[in-house]
Amino acid sequence: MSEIALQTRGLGVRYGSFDALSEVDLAVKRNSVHSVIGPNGAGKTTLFHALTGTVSANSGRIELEGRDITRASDDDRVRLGIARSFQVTSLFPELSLRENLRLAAQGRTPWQALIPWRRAEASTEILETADAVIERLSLQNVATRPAGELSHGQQRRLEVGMAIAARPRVILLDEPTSGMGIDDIDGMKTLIRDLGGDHTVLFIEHNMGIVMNISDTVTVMRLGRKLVEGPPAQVREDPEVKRAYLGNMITGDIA
Ligand SMILES: Nc1ncnc2c1ncn2[C@@H]1O[C@H](COP(=O)(O)OP(=O)(O)OP(=O)(O)O)[C@@H](O)[C@H]1O
Repeated sequence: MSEIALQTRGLGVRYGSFDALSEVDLAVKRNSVHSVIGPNGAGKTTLFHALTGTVSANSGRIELEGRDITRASDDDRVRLGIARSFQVTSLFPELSLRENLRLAAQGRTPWQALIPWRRAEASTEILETADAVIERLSLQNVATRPAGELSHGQQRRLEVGMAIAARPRVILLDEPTSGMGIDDIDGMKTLIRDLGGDHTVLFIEHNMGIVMNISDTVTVMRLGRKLVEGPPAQVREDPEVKRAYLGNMITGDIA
């Protein structure tokens, strides 16, 4: 099996006559943390939309574990294993954190819920998955609390947990730390870094400290094109990258 989980080749997306993405070659290694950075309007969100099937590619290819998914619908891509982090608004606020995760875990195997004689077995497996995710999120102490009563930081971690519970091949996180306070940022940073051990995570992030600290690979975009891709230390020193940020310091420790 190739070590690349998700790959694009020559990917292009147009909005009318505007090229929002051009010739993007991206290679996301299995079980790694891969970040996408770039100034406003660089095409990061459009890239995510193209990967999840929210917008169609006008040129190029997208491959998941070597399989061409360029023309697959967004629903099919979820089934094939691309998970985009849920938004806080898609959590069920009345249900406990554990129940939310149980539903997310069930989403991947709806047939199990429909077959009566498999129900007990399926629910044990699903509960085990939910509990493993709770541990991973370090939210054991609030597992039975309604999702709507969790703190903002806990809800954001639960969003990531909902994606993990579906046991995807690749997890896409769109600015997972935006709007967070410093304590919550630390929790999210630890969670994402830890996920990279056995999950493939692709995330858009503006916080350079996090990007430089927890990424195995960084892709820098500008004006719809990939500028540079490589490990944090290499990217940070790249003259093109420094120019793209127009003198804005790319700060942050490198782990
Ligand atoms: N639906 C659309 N129709 C036309 N142009 C669009 C559309 N969505 C985005 N764009 C344009 O495409 C370009 C890339 O936008 P995109 O949102 O992908 O950038 P981004 O890197 O995610 O930016 P930010 O960091 O500000 O979120 C921008 O110039 C934007 O104005």
